[in-house]
Amino acid sequence: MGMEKYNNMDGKPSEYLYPPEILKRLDFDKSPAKFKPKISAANPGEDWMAVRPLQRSDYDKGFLQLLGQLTSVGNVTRKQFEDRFTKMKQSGGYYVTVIEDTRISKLIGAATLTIEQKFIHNCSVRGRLEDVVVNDTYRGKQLGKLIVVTVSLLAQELGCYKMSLDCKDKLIKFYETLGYKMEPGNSNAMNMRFEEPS
Ligand SMILES: CC(=O)SCCNC(=O)CCNC(=O)[C@H](O)C(C)(C)COP(=O)(O)OP(=O)(O)OC[C@H]1O[C@@H](n2cnc3c(N)ncnc32)[C@H](O)[C@@H]1OP(=O)(O)O
Repeated sequence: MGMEKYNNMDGKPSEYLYPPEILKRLDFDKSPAKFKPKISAANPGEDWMAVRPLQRSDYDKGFLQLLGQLTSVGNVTRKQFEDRFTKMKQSGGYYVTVIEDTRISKLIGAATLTIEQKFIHNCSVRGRLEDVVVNDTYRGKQLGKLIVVTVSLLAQELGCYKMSLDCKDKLIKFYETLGYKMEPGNSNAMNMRFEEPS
């Protein structure tokens, strides 16, 4: 995997969370999502847009501020960010994927696929879709669809037998257009809360 480190514009190497080449292989014709105009992770429709794995240097590209539009993030330092990045990479199974506006070096969309190792279904793997967000000034331009379809196809590519998500009622339609289904009798999300998230 010699592609793990690329050079940024400033010449510094920036490390990817997972190999970026996988994203180029994804076949968007496999998704029921309708894109008008047609776009994909390899060709996001604008030459200033890039769909790629999270990089260690993304602390400086507004990644945490973007997540702040989804939920509370807290005051995460660069060291905390990098330590978490290292742990995610070492443990494997974390596919944090982002869209960058390369004109301004800012992240404008993100979604995470996590992979659970299973004994069931012949030692299969299951995917979970987490932390989907598009910067509010870029919404309504298919980027939500683009990032969700990207990580969903990635789950399929990595051999997951299914991909699951939790969402608010108002987003059910959005996810249905991308191939997710409420399964009658089997679509309840339950939580046990131990503490208020900070
Ligand atoms: C698993 C999870 O992480 S759930 C958490 C989801 N994230 C959030 O709620 C954070 C705040 N919201 C957002 O970041 C964005 O609104 C997103 C990610 C939900 C959608 O991003 P967008 O870039 O606006 O989506 P996109 O332009 O691809 O919209 C696709 C379609 O879904 C519809 N849609 C998008 N957001 C919503 C919404 N909140 N409610 C209802 N419909 C919606 C759009 O109208 C569009 O329909 P169309 O194709 O018929 O025109």
